[in-house]
Amino acid sequence: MDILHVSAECYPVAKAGGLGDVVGALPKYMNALGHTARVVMPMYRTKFLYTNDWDVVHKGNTNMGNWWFEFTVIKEKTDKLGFELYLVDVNGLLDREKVYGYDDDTERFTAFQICVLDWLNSWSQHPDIIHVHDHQSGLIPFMVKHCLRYRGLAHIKTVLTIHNAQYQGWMPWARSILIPQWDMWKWGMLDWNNTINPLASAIKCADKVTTVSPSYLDELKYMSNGLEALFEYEKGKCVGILNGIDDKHWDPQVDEYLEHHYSVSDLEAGKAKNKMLLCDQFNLDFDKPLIGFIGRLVGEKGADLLPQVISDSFYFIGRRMNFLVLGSGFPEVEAGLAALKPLSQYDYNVFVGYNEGLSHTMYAGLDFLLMPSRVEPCGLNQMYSMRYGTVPMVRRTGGLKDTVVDFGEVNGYGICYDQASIPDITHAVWRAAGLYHDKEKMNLIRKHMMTLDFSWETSVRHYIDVYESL
Ligand SMILES: Nc1ncnc2c1ncn2[C@@H]1O[C@H](COP(=O)(O)OP(=O)(O)O[C@H]2O[C@H](CO)[C@@H](O)[C@H](O)[C@H]2O)[C@@H](O)[C@H]1O
Repeated sequence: MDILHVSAECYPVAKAGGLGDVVGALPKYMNALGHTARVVMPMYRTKFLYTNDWDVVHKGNTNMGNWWFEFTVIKEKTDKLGFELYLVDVNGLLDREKVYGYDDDTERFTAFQICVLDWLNSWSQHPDIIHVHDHQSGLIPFMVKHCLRYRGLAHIKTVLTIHNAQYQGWMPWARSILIPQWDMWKWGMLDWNNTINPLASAIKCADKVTTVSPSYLDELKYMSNGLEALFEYEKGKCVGILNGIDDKHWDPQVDEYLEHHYSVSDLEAGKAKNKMLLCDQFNLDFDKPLIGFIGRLVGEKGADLLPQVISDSFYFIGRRMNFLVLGSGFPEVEAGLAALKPLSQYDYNVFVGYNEGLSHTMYAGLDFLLMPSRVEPCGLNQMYSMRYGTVPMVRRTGGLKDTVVDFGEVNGYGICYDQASIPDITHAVWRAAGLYHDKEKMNLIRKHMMTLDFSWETSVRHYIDVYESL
């Protein structure tokens, strides 16, 4: 099979969250099975761009509404990522430092999708599947089916993977002029609640829709930021496939970000060395359990609850544990976490920002990883933490429910709770503090987790089944 992934992120080229991790790994594992999977994404101004060599493979002229522009497609010369990587350059529009967060993101990602399809128009042999990810490439299934200038691509099957249905890329109908000329009577395939909704459009137009865990697919039918009825209606073509992790990259024995490597056989000593690094850097107490949080500081992740959970834990449970938070997001959450810093008694710290290296040291050095998510389509952090012998403390939702079993259950290994509420999370902190002091149990759990299989090998076969069904 010949598959073209279209995505806004791909690790290590550009990553803002879990989408980057998945698109950076999945194609590699598809190729290992003998398929040809490629990735095309916007050309941002990232380190990867400047430190690698590129060939120009296409130059084109196109238009978005009444704006005519030139674009270039470049390819990384060596295929070092395990797949062919293509970047679309639109001068001044895509070549920015960040992936998202600009006022003209609608124009940026619409232009990107137009360029991808214009470029595909020039291919002599088309891919079997165009696999789009989230709303930033969500107009493509509509465009290949209904835009006049892409008629030659209409036979290509399209698959949408939803990594996060909270963000849908809404654009007012006044912007419909951005989309290349299309059959007007198909307007309903773009619309949801009187707005152009690229994610809803992709759900309607793609031949298959996947979500990144089976439980998330169930949840979307009653909680999907306005798309509940659509998920119910389209359920026949939807399938939940649990993400894997790139266990060659996320491996505490070889992780390039770790100063101290370790495996199942020396995990206690290895984790202790990494914990010591964190405790030195962040003024924490090595003898107490270290509970961490890594991620976007937004409501979806339950990050707004963290300041109160931390204060309540110290107040009700006692200063029996450390907390270390890494993340950035809502200013009020960042401020709430920063406000706790002066109150630390060598048991709390926060790093506001994005730091890939620190996140790896945390997966290795933490004792527990807290994930009080309100919504978690799959969640990669809990799988990374388990691979590094760190006990996840998760709310039972979406992919967290599918991957973590409470240590109180048969063969369990994590700490689970039902509500993203301060009492439930604080209770989980209390359980973690207790578990930490049962050294024997703690080590058994760590060993068990490190041998669990969350690799892509299994998940990737489910994707191939989806393609083959088309
Ligand atoms: N401040 C920071 N510094 C360093 N690293 C940071 C960081 N903040 C986050 N990260 C990293 O970003 C990734 C986050 O992955 P998630 O799956 O938790 O989140 P996200 O919500 O972005 O992804 C969405 O897509 C993925 C992929 O499908 C789903 O798993 C998920 O549920 C869904 O919400 C991890 O690799 C994590 O270590």
